[in-house]
Amino acid sequence: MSIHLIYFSGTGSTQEVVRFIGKQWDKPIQEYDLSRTDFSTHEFSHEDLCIVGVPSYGGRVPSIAIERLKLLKGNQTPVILVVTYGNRHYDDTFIELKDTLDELGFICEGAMAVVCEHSIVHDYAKGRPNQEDYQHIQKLVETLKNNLHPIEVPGHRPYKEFHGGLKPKATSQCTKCGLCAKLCPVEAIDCHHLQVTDETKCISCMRCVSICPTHARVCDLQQVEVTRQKIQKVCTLYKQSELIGG
Ligand SMILES: Cc1cc2nc3c(=O)[nH]c(=O)nc-3n(C[C@H](O)[C@H](O)[C@H](O)COP(=O)(O)O)c2cc1C
Repeated sequence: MSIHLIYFSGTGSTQEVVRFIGKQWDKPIQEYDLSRTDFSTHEFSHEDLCIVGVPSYGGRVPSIAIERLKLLKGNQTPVILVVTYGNRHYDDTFIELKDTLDELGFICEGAMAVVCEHSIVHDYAKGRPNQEDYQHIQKLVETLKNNLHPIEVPGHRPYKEFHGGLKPKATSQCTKCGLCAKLCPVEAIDCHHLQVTDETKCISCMRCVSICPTHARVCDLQQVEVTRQKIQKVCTLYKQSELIGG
């Protein structure tokens, strides 16, 4: 049996968490990065185990992740869902992800919600998952490994609406190195006009903000502050990563 890690990760938390979870099986691992623009088709057998990880964006699966997941085909392939979120809530992310994978021939046999530092409002869940979280996640994975079976997951249909988030802009610190254009999951930054972000393409994943070597891509600070205040109450309550469904 091989473990197949399939993930979308704007700023790296989901990738790190999914890799940690995958390692707990001690089996050969293959990775498929849904944030790559050259993501292509793959087919899996019922003997494979897939671990699909996404961050929650507005309580939904990032739309580009859904689009690229549709290039996959399962054959009664067991799948574990991993949703990372910034300590607010995951709302309909699990049900949207499961509905999508069901359609593609996968069988959802486990699910886990993992609290990670909020990739827009970094004060929330700062530094998480930390060492303590990883010890907890390791225990959750042990439970999951011994108990894989078809599950239902929480959420509502129709899914919560998400109309997009903050769009980062370039500042005068930009050295025109082009890394942001190269790594943008949706080609929203033109490599010949690095100062300009195509806001119709940008999915607010914060990849460009997190990877810029000179910290030249930033969100409007006032808008971040508005978001921070809007979700403050729910985000400052301590939450633990958890197994989902039954
Ligand atoms: C556009 C956007 C929307 C987000 N929406 C939510 C949300 O609805 N609930 C929540 O708890 N966290 C939310 N977050 C925080 C991310 O889900 C969280 O930081 C996640 O771990 C980021 O994963 P990544 O590092 O793999 O991109 C959002 C982040 C972004 C960029």
